[in-house]
Amino acid sequence: MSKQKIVLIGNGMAGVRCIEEMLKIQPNHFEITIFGSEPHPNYNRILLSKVLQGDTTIDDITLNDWNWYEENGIQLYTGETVTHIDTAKQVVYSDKDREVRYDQLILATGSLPFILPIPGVDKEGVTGFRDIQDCEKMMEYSNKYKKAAVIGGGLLGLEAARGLLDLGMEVDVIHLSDYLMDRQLDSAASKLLQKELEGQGMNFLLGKNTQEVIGNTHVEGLRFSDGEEIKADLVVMAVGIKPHIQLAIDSEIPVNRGIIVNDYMETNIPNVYAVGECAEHRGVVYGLVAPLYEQGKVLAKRICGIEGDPYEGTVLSTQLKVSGVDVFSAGEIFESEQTKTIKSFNDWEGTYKNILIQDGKIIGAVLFGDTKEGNKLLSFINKRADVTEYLEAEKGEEAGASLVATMPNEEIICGCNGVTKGDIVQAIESQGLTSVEEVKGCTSASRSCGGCKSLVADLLECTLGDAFSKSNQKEPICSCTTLSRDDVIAEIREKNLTHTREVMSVLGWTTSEGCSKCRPALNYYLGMVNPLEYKDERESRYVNERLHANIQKDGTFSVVPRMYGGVTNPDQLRKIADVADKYNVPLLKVTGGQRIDMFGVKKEDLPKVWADLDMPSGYAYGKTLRTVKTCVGESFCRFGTQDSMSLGIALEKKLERVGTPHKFKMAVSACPRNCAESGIKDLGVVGVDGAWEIYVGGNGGTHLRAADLLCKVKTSDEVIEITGAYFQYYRETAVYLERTSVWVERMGLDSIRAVIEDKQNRIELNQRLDEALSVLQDPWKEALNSDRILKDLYQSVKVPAGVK
Ligand SMILES: Cc1cc2nc3c(=O)[nH]c(=O)nc-3n(C[C@H](O)[C@H](O)[C@H](O)COP(=O)(O)OP(=O)(O)OC[C@H]3O[C@@H](n4cnc5c(N)ncnc54)[C@H](O)[C@@H]3O)c2cc1C
Ligand SMILES: NC(=O)c1ccc[n+]([C@@H]2O[C@H](COP(=O)([O-])OP(=O)(O)OC[C@H]3O[C@@H](n4cnc5c(N)ncnc54)[C@H](O)[C@@H]3O)[C@@H](O)[C@H]2O)c1
Ligand code: SF4
Ligand code: FES
Repeated sequence: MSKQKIVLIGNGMAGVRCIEEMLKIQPNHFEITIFGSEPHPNYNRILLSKVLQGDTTIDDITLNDWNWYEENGIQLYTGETVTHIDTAKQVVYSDKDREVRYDQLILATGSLPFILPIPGVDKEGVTGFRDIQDCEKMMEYSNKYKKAAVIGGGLLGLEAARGLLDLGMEVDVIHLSDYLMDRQLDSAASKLLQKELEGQGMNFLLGKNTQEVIGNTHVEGLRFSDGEEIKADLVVMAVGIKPHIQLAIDSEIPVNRGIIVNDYMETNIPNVYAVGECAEHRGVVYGLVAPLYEQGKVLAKRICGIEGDPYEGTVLSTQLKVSGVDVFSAGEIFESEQTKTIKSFNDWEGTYKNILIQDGKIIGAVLFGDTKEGNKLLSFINKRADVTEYLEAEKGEEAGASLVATMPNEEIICGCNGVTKGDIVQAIESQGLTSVEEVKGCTSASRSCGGCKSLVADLLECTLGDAFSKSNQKEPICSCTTLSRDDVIAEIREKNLTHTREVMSVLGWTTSEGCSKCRPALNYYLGMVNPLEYKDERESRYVNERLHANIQKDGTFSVVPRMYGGVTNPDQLRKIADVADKYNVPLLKVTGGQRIDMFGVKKEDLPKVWADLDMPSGYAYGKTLRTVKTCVGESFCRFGTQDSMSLGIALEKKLERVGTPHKFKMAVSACPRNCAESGIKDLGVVGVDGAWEIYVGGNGGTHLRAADLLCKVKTSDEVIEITGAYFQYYRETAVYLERTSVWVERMGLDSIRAVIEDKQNRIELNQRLDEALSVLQDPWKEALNSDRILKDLYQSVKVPAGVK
């Protein structure tokens, strides 16, 4: 029997999910062609917010890579747009003059960002936030410009604003209403959200109507209807979306706001269907993936000729993806004369809950600050549960039962993918799954926004009991492989692999070159496993590490020489001052790690600056020990009983240069007043009466974490020995790019302590560390001594005679 010809227009989340569902039902039944205007394979659009916020990379958000299309015999045309459909002849035509005949046609053309129809929107520097190109544009602008304005304080606008702040821009959010996320939150939650985001650095202009984008060819600012103006170098429009339906209109497929479909996603043209944001079902056009995936499932069954339930619409729930802010909303959110509420507000903890009830049934909910209950409430809303059922469930939790344990099997765990507790438990039990990644592979739970990952982990724990270990979760190191960090390291050791390319080829990477996530990680793992023989692959490193200086937004570099323990002397200061004068360094800044940062150095001047300074590199750019901050201690301070500076200097001299999974910061304070801030460092030492306390896993950055007490010892030698062992244990067991604050939580402080407490372990860890340290030299000196490095990286810089 000849295969049915399926054409999908739109290589996005909804359409491709529908194809996946079809392939699950009838794997060898179709000849599939997919057209996508974007030049990429299908990717997770939702995670663009996380890319902008620096939590993931574009390489890592691919949902189905090129191989997937090939393996499933799908003909994919990317960067190609369908321009016309002849529904009588059943043929589609593309902008590359291609004609493809279909038996069944799926339209999944998604949406376009809504661009306000005001003067000046065509100026350079105005963008929507919809695809990879928009995301890259914003990242590029953040390198050149300072001020961003985001129009629209909805989900998209706030996620974009958070990303732009993370990229170092100043951000104004302009919103039409007086309340942020006015479509998803009540006024109380909205005000709490505003306060929280203001604390993160966002500036809000509420109740503002933008009238014009001002500037010449490039945007310079915005003018509002009240006459006020603000400055902006980048304007992001996030005021909603409009279904992408021009193709349907041109091809005479009936539309209203979207392409009109019935409960089986059929248009009224034979063999033509629509799913996703371009479709209008019972008068509703959806803009979140959960309903689109439900639609895809219904349509897949229809095309496969299987009797299935109709699509009857979806109760929407949303969650904002901004770190440090938990907001959830579902169903009806506005109170009326017919509604009653269960409301609670905890000012101290910053939590708010408002559950809306009508005729004794739960119809909507808004949560702020603590959203753990979100999915449970969504299930109650979906089935219009009686409020007494909710109150009973709450009592169970108060009695100590875990949230997932008390959930009924039909409760949704993953809202995006419609996966219930029962589905996941069944998959865990029948297929022996032990990790969140495996559950994701089998059930799709956590495959979209990732907001349900912790619930999936809880469910694994509750189903497997002691057999489940949170610290043993296997995540592939990137989308080029299914192997986890542990698998890869075990294979490197067992097969004696020595190059990144060799690892990729022997371990069956799906890409021959790897990606920006796995290349630096493999380079680190190979060096860690075999420090004496491995030759560091410079090209696998991030740009700052390749050039041994931090690139700045204007393309110049910053140079930070080492100042052990934050201690300096007139000779060093004189040299820095002379170099700053000679190379016109525009800014000298004392860093938080107690040394001096020279900003604005041109790339070609870097080697000359290093030569003139003749000081070791401070590795301010590296995944390695950065600084050991010290307090003045017993030398001068009247409270100090120990020599914090000498200990800090000794630690810095011992550990400098060797690579770690992520940057590593230390501090030594000579008394509990803690002037060197030892409590927020990767490893911090605090002097107490006749002893030193060692704290670990602290972090003073975005995710603030107080360090935990690892142990208390008597002498500085013991501190050095324990620190060496701890440092090496982190090197050997952490995932590349995992800060110690995350590592400590993943491994568990007790298990780390058990390793470090063992004397033999400490000796062996320090021996392996010493081995790794033995082959390292100062990278600035190394560059100055190599004509090839100077030529390749710094464009044949002439270094003054006599400095090599
Ligand atoms: C930054 C961001 C964050 C988001 N976060 C969330 C979230 O947390 N949770 C959530 O549920 N939703 C979120 N969304 C919304 C979610 O991404 C969309 O609902 C979903 O991607 C829509 O899927 P779709 O397949 O209908 O459309 P799309 O994913 O837009 O795919 C449509 C594709 O069709 C292509 N196309 C259009 N016309 C043609 C043509 N004529 N020929 C060929 N190709 C064509 C387009 O180029 C596009 O690639 C977010 C969206 C964005 C932009
Ligand atoms: N976390 C998530 O679930 C998430 C994240 C990002 C995007 N999305 C989806 O992407 C789509 C687009 O998101 P969105 O936030 O643009 O849409 P939206 O419709 O949810 O919000 C747009 C906001 O812009 C405001 N607005 C309208 N006109 C304005 C004007 N002239 N000036 C200032 N503000 C104005 C509206 O009041 C509204 O709150 C939606 O479907 C959304 O659900 C979801
Ligand atoms: S931490 Fe204690 S010893 Fe060190 S400077 Fe502060 S007060 Fe003095
Ligand atoms: S809730 Fe979004 S992936 Fe599960």
